[in-house]
Amino acid sequence: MSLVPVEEALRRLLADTEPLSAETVALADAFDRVLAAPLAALRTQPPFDASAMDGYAVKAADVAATPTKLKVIGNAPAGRAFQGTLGTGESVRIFTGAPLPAGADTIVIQENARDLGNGAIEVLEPSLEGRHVRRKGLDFNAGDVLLEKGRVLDAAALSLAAAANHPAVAVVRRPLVAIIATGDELLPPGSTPGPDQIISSNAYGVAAAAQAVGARALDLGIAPDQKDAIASAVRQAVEAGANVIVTLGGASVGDHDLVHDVLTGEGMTLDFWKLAMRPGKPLMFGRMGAIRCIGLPGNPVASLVCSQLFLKPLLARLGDRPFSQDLREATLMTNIGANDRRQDYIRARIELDNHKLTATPFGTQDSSMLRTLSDANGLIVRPPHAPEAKAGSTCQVLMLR
Ligand SMILES: Nc1nc2c(c(=O)[nH]1)N[C@H]1C(S)=C(S)[C@@H](COP(=O)(O)OP(=O)(O)OC[C@H]3O[C@@H](n4cnc5c(N)ncnc54)[C@H](O)[C@@H]3O)O[C@H]1N2
Ligand code: MOO
Repeated sequence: MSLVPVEEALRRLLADTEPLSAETVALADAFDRVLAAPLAALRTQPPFDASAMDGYAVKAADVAATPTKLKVIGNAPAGRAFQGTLGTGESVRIFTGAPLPAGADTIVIQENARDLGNGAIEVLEPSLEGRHVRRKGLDFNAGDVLLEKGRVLDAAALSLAAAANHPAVAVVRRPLVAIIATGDELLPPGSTPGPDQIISSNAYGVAAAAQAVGARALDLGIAPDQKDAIASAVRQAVEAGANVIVTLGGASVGDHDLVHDVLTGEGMTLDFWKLAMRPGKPLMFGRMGAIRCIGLPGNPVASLVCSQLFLKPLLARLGDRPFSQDLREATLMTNIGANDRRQDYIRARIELDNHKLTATPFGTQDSSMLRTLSDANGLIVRPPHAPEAKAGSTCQVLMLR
């Protein structure tokens, strides 16, 4: 049986995938969302020439030679401009952020002035024209594009959008992933399992992988190995508006591996099934209209490695979020035998040694072993039919954290 190469599988999975439509969300809910359109300033900032310091607004010509005495004719706190116009020999007490009064052209900081009482000050140091004045539009002008489409809204972007007077922003909808675990042997964490049962773990890691690229995860629980039960969960996913349906387990060739039949029965057109990779060989992908269906293998490590390689890029594309695998070169620390036809993803500990990375694979790589996946911070990538690799040779690693 021919197995689909990993790169081809990813290409087919991403084919014709456009970002989801936009929705408007309040700025307070917009953290880590992706901007759906360029964001232009609705106003100019600062909207007036403003003082950058606490002190006195003066005419530079009046303070060219110091010390000198000036009259204080008014007050200008932030938010309340002085309404008059400064004449020669006059100043206005001013605070950071207040509009520069008409007639003034510089600020003397209060450290360089002495309050003489009775509405007079002595200026101790000269101040050149424009000193400590923030010009109107210093930050941005109305109409300037401040944030590009596709920008992931972080702290600075959110404050900037607010400063530009946007109470809400248009962002790309977050993809919804419905996750359906399958298997008679599974019980949720916290249960008291019978002798033949295990705890269902995959959904938690898969949901986390989805959330890591900005998607929403809907855990539809555990369906027993019965077509009706799986079909009913799939229908629930469709009704919930899932963009992606992920099934866990039941993807292989066993008598209880029903996922393929159920999904096709519910209208999925199969695109590919069974990849040249380890772990993750039974991965299945198809489309049910606009909904993408990914049948992840049941083995826990396979489900998470496939989430990293396929689910994350798909969700990132749907959410218009930048995503790339963190691939690096490292020095292999042990010998590895020649590879077969499946691209291998070997759990390894990647360490920095004298500015270079080293990769030490874990001895046992069974795809049921979550602990080694959790202990690993990278995967050594071995292409199909790679020859034996000796300790000291260079290998490619996919960093996980
Ligand atoms: N004759 C063959 N047998 C198998 C093949 C094959 O090619 N020929 N492929 C093997 C590979 S590779 C994998 S991976 C597994 C995956 O098979 P399924 O996707 O059908 O998964 P299940 O049989 O349902 O479960 C496998 C294993 O994983 C456990 N499991 C399932 N779901 C969960 C979950 N949500 N949380 C935790 N653990 C889960 C399940 O109990 C089994 O132990 O098939 C091989 N067999
Ligand atoms: O995906 Mo299976 O776990 O390749 O062994």
